[in-house]
Amino acid sequence: MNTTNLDAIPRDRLPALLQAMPKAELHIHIEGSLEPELIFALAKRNGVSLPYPSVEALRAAYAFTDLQSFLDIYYAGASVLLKEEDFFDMAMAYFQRAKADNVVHAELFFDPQTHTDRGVPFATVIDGLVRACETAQRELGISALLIMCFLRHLSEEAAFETLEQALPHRDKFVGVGLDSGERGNPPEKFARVFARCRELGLHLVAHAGEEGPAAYISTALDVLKVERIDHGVRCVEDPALVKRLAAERVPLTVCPLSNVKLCVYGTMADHNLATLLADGLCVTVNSDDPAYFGGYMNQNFLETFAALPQLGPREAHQLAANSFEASFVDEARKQAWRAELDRVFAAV
Ligand code: HPA
Ligand SMILES: [Zn+2]
Repeated sequence: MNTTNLDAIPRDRLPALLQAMPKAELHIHIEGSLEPELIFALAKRNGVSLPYPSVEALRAAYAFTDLQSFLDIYYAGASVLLKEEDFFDMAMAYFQRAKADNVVHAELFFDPQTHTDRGVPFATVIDGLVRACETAQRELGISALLIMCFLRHLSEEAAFETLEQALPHRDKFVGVGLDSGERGNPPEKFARVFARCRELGLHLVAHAGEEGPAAYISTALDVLKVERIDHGVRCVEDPALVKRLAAERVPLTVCPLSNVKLCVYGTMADHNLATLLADGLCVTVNSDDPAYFGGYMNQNFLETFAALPQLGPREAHQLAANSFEASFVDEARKQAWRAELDRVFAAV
């Protein structure tokens, strides 16, 4: 579209535009979409006992002080997932919410070790998720890809074992990522397993620079050779790195509500998303663990734009376009989404 028109769009149209614009979500841990109501329903269905007496008591425990305080509850919540149907139901609930937010494409992280370490077979996890992805495409028109994450607080040997279990299912996921506690678990701890995944032709991403230092972003790029950085907001501590990220258009999958909930920033007004975008980085907006952090995609967009006055219609368009640019799909599909994005903006 003629992007000069973007500045003519009145600011009061912004909330409606943010909601209506098509967008891709590239940083969503599917286990982080488990709402307390579904946790309790699955606990009942599977005869799992929970350390919380009610949905309200569980929700009240969602007062996090840092990443680890969240991860402790997140892994406890995932303990209700036992059967293929559970993984299917969890992912379908996410896709329904994503549809309401005009998400046209989602790349879902899943944490197999969280489940296989409890005795749930790898096939149970991935087959439930794949069936949900196929159903989302067929019934909701949302395309979806799966990215398998290694838990970085565990060993590289454990990651290799997980990769071994995943190989018979190689065609069911498009990439690998690195998540869980970042501090003290630098990307280079997983150099060999990422090199192997690269040989296998998998896409590579990693969480870096959420709680960990900017140096972890550099080693994720240089040692692991990742294509996208998940979070990455602490890049600002290294100005040369910021220049590099902009020059190479390395996507950052930023999660604003997550960052505030996990105290990476005191308030949304302190967030650096607008600055990074103005510096020319390929910033995207994502929900991370929406059931735990106070909102899905549109809530992230709405709260971020409400708190940061530098963000207007031009930036909304750029963020949606960036999400398509950063996705792991072919150019033709990106082109079609961009055309739809332009149609929505032209109709304002
Ligand atoms: O935000 C996160 N950071 C790291 N690991 C995670 N696992 C789920 N969510 C997260
Ligand atoms: Zn994450």
